Amino acid sequence: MSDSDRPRPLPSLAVASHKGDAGRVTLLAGSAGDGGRAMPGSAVLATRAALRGGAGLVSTITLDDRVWAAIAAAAPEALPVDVEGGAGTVERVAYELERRADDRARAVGPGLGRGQVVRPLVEAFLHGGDGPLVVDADGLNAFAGRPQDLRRGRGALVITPHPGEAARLLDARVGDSEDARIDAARRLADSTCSVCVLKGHRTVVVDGDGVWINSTGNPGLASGGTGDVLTGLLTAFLAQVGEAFSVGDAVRAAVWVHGRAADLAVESTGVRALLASDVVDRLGAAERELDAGRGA
Ligand SMILES: NC(=O)C1=CN([C@@H]2O[C@H](COP(=O)(O)OP(=O)(O)OC[C@H]3O[C@@H](n4cnc5c(N)ncnc54)[C@H](OP(=O)(O)O)[C@@H]3O)[C@@H](O)[C@H]2O)[C@@H](O)CC1
Ligand SMILES: Nc1ncnc2c1ncn2[C@@H]1O[C@H](COP(=O)(O)OP(=O)(O)O)[C@@H](O)[C@H]1O
Repeated sequence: MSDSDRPRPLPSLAVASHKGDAGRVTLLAGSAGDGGRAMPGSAVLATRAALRGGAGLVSTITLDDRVWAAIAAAAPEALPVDVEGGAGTVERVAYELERRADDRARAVGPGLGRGQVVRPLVEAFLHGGDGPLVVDADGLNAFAGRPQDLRRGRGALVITPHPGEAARLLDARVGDSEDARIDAARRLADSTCSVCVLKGHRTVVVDGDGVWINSTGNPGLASGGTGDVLTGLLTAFLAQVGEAFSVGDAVRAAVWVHGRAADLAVESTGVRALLASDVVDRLGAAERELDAGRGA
């Protein structure tokens, strides 16, 4: 695949679809419930992006009342699932995952902080289901220097490090050149048996099909929260994986749409003023452009 390739569009929904057909997804973001700093914004942005990505039902597990309240206020279409933090958090989260056996995709990581509980929380997601799973941000930091521990027994894994997170995983700086970025993404994809999305200008995606370089996006994306948007969108697209739409297809589509939404947004905001929320608001328009590829 060359870097100018536009990703394959998502399958269209049948006219008689119901919300179950569009896919149920579960996210864990915003706090690890360990008394650390809560980051409600990361959970709100990921949740709103998953909704804009077309997931039929978005459940966001929250381990802090402030995160629950922020989602309830900012994303009334979502289902925030209040789970008590503190001792026993991991078991309670594992129980919530077990109850959601019909999830089509899941994500864990944004805004969880650097506490000790983060790694077992991610492990509950790694081993608690067989649908595609996205691990991002602090979910990756919890495996610093040990990327191989992210391997799953069953179910596809997608990891979405920015270069700082990739460097922590690999315990080695990631160079700025395209070759160095491709090499780092390849090493991470190999050691974790995942599809690796190495973010930044010209995001690199490595999967079994090879290397794909994204052509959309602009420096306005270099601002807080835009990675959380990608995580939510990607999870929603992974819920659409089927016979004619692979995990790699979903990843490339999400990365392309995310960047394209930012390109559309800066037409009115300008690059400097771009906010992650503006990207969420343009996801629909960018998805329509991708859909145009199948004449939808
Ligand atoms: N609204 C919210 O709630 C938000 C919540 N958020 C949550 O905050 C948590 C911390 O996440 P974070 O990404 O801000 O911090 P961190 O992981 O320390 O990474 C920065 C380090 O990496 C390095 N680095 C090198 N290259 C880089 C690159 N291209 N892009 C980025 N970084 C690059 C960089 O090195 P530098 O170049 O600055 O020396 C620096 O040392 C996490 O849970 C996240 O989900 C955020 O999403 C924001 C909005
Ligand atoms: N200069 C750039 N050009 C294109 N895309 C960019 C640029 N800088 C950042 N991005 C994109 O913005 C997002 C930033 O994600 P991340 O670093 O995880 O931010 P955050 O942690 O604040 O959410 C990624 O999707 C990345 O590819």
